[in-house]
Amino acid sequence: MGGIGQAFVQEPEQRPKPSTIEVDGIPVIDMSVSGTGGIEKLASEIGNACRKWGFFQVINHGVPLELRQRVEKVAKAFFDLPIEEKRKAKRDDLNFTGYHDEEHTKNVRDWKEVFDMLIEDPTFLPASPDPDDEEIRTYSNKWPENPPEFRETCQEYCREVEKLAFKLLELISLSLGLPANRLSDFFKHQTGMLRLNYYPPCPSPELALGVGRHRDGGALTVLAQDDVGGLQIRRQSDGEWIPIKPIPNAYIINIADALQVWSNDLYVSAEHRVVVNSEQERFSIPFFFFPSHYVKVKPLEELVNEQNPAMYKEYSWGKYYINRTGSNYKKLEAENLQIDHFKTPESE
Ligand SMILES: O=C(O)CCC(=O)C(=O)O
Ligand SMILES: [Fe+2]
Repeated sequence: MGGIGQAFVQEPEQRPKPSTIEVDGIPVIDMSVSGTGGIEKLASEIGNACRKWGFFQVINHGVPLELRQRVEKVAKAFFDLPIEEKRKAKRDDLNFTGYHDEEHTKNVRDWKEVFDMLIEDPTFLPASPDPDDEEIRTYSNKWPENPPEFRETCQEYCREVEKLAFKLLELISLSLGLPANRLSDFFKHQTGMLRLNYYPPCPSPELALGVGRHRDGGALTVLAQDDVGGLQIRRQSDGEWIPIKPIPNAYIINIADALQVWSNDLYVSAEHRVVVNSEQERFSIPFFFFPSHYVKVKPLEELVNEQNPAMYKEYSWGKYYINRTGSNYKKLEAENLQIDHFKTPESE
């Protein structure tokens, strides 16, 4: 199979096609605000992007460039280590943080290695997906010994990107016509994580994917990608896969499932995937912003009325997350839990 294992081979309809389309990409939004009405204008640009694409890029976002460069450097230094060294910080059955090189998306293995860390240490999550099980488990980060500055750099970076995530959450609330802090309380004990993604060159990029098509399960993702490119999103209008052009120092922001539900389908959690190439390695760093485990996710009351009935039934974020985490990393017979499973009859 062209030098890659069978586990990595995508079904023919999922394989990437050489792209010839030249398209206008997702909106690029300048977050520096000036003058009266600046915030409203910014919120409205964000709202439009969330409705049309569920994706946008931001510039002048406030995360120091020097810090981003430092985190990129420790990520590269870590993934350059020998595999035995990386596996010392490996994910295990009790703790899903750390290094992992066997992730599956939709049951096909992804051509990548990852390192996951929790933003809050410790993080509290349900012990099991069983709705009757009230036990809460405490998770802590696993850190590699090398490079020595790994832990401190990643922690510092998490704090800065978290500020940006809260700022975006406020702008998104405003864009929905709600008070800026409407969504903030859902994140008092946020359960999110920072992931370092490493996509090695792939001998058969036409057969495999770095990450198979998926939607992000949390609320919001703040992604740093390097200059190689490979991320593609599925356009709402025609289902075409659109490449997201790397813009130096920008962040890619995407609406994830909980925001689609809170907005009662006004905003979209768009499907995306990553294609790989045979020449260059690629790095990306998503910050996944997730609510507190006890948050019950459902369409916001202010957005529901007789003309706009609730499109989703309520679900517990913690139970949903644990259900998906338990299934995400293994090859399964069935598709893992998706928000579509909570659609109401009114939404049909
Ligand atoms: O590497 C990327 O550009 C995106 C990765 C991604 O979609 C994810 O980790 O959820
Ligand atoms: Fe993603």
